[in-house]
Amino acid sequence: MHISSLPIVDISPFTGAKPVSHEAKLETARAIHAACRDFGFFYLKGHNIPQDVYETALRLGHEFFKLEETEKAKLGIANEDFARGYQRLGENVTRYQKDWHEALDFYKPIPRTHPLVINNQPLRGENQWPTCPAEFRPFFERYIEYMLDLGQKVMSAIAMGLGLEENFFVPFLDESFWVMRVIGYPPLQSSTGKDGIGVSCGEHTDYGCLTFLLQDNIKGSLQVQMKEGGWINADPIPGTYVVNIGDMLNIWTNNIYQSTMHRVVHKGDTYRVSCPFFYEPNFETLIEPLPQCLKLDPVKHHDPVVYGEHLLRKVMTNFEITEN
Ligand SMILES: O=C(O)CCC(=O)C(=O)O
Ligand SMILES: [Fe+2]
Repeated sequence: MHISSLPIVDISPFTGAKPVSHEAKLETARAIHAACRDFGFFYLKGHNIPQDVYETALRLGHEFFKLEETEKAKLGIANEDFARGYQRLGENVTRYQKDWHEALDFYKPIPRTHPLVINNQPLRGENQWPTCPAEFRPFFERYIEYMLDLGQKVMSAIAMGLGLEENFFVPFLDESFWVMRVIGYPPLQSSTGKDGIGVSCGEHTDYGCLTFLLQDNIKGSLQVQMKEGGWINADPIPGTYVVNIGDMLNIWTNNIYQSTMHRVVHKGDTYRVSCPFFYEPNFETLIEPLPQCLKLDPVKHHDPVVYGEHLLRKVMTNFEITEN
């Protein structure tokens, strides 16, 4: 069977203001289960994020990346924890190849007075916010609240789809160690394959639970690997998010859901901005195959892992630290 596009899931029974029937929720849960099992990727509609909100996120990304390099470099990741802040073109590395993008990365902030920060624990710290555009910080702080709420709702649907109680995942996610990236992609040129430069973002799976991706309205850049091995484009559908599952849901479900390989190959002549929001477990959550998911296949395919440790291992291999 040739599949040319990803399924669309309507999450409105979980996001609407009015109460809906259990049956309506179950219908969404079944659709999400099939999408996670067969693709690991889907389009999400009915998310209730206002249009002006998701459009503003991408616009502010464009405005920031247009600043002078010296301005952007003031937020360099070396100022903080080598994770939070600005990464210039080629600083991010996937599979030993430089990714051809620049980015601003944010994580759940931990106040500087917190013992974990005082004791220099990795990945704990505060974010580096641009002061220009001035609305960047207040806007994205609100955006993060929207996404945390949506993440929790989609996880309720996933819980029901797996035959679990609706709030099953809440204790593992209620202090979500979320990550948000605002990414800028200049078009790939003949530089690909030279000086260790790979593609715009090399093929990878995401590390955590669920990724909610906003992207400019450009076709052909985001590519997703199908179970049969071929690649398809996850072109934007206006008004939807592209959602994919990460490694932690892969472990929880003992491979019933698999985190799917994807990559960005952005050619053409426009500058592309995307904004993935990673809805993740709490830093300390121990993730292991769930008993309910071992009923079909009792062989455990994964060892237990603490989410924050998995994240740290991934982040440490992401950067080629070079002298400025
Ligand atoms: O920019 C995109 O479309 C995807 C980026 C991505 O896969 C990531 O940051 O994990
Ligand atoms: Fe990704």
